[in-house]
Amino acid sequence: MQIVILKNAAEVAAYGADIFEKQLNRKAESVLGLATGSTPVALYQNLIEKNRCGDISFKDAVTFNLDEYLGLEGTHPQSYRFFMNEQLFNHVDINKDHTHVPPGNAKNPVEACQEYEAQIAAAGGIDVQLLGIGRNGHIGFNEPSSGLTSRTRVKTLTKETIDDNARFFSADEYQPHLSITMGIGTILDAKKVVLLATGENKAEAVKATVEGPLTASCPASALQLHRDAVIVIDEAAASKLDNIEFYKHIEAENQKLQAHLASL
Ligand SMILES: N[C@@H]1[C@@H](O)[C@H](O)[C@@H](COP(=O)(O)O)O[C@@H]1O
Repeated sequence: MQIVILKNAAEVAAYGADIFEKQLNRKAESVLGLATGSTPVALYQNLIEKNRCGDISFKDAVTFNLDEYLGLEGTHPQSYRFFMNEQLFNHVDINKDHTHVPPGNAKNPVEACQEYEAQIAAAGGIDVQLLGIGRNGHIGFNEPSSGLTSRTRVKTLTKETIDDNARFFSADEYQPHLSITMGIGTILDAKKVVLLATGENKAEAVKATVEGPLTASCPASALQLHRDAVIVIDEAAASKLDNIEFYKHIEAENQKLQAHLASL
């Protein structure tokens, strides 16, 4: 894992956005794996700005979102489809027909999961997958105990996740307890994975992801198996790590190596 520790959430968003900028400029028809939650919002704002300035284009890009609430239509304001339209798709030059979010309104959710996997495969697999992380270490909606090789499927949310996400729903509004989510195996198949985490309330989950054992109890720890996983965190989210100085040292050396390679 590459561990990048930055000063604050704004730097984390900018660093993450640069990875997507490089990817799109290297391959216009990139297949991007996208995420919801509050953490990626600032990264999406960076991408909107880069698109507005002409630094990047989504014209030929294809996207797949990690997850969706089961039981919500894409027009529901708390659905992840609605979120993606509002936070990114409506503001960039992407073809909406090329954007995919698991169908929360699927009549047959089991078949819909298989179909989603088939669509990812038909697109050639995901080039870069963006991830946030739950306080319990979940990625997508892969809650603790999720199989480390799992594929897209229906998952039941933990009480902790439901409570954490309750802030987005009004008191009298139905909040789903089920989701469709890419599996951990689906995520690990992406060529590159970028996990963003900011704030002290993610410090415990980041510690378990980076320095804990590989375990289904912390689904994000599965990224230890990935050959190109980048964990981009701010000082607050890094605060419980044992080896902060070492990670900073590695990253400084990594930057030097990249500069050298670029000069060749
Ligand atoms: N399914 C999403 C996750 O993909 C996201 O990582 C998590 C953390 O969200 P936030 O970034 O708001 O802390 O929330 C939800 O549960």
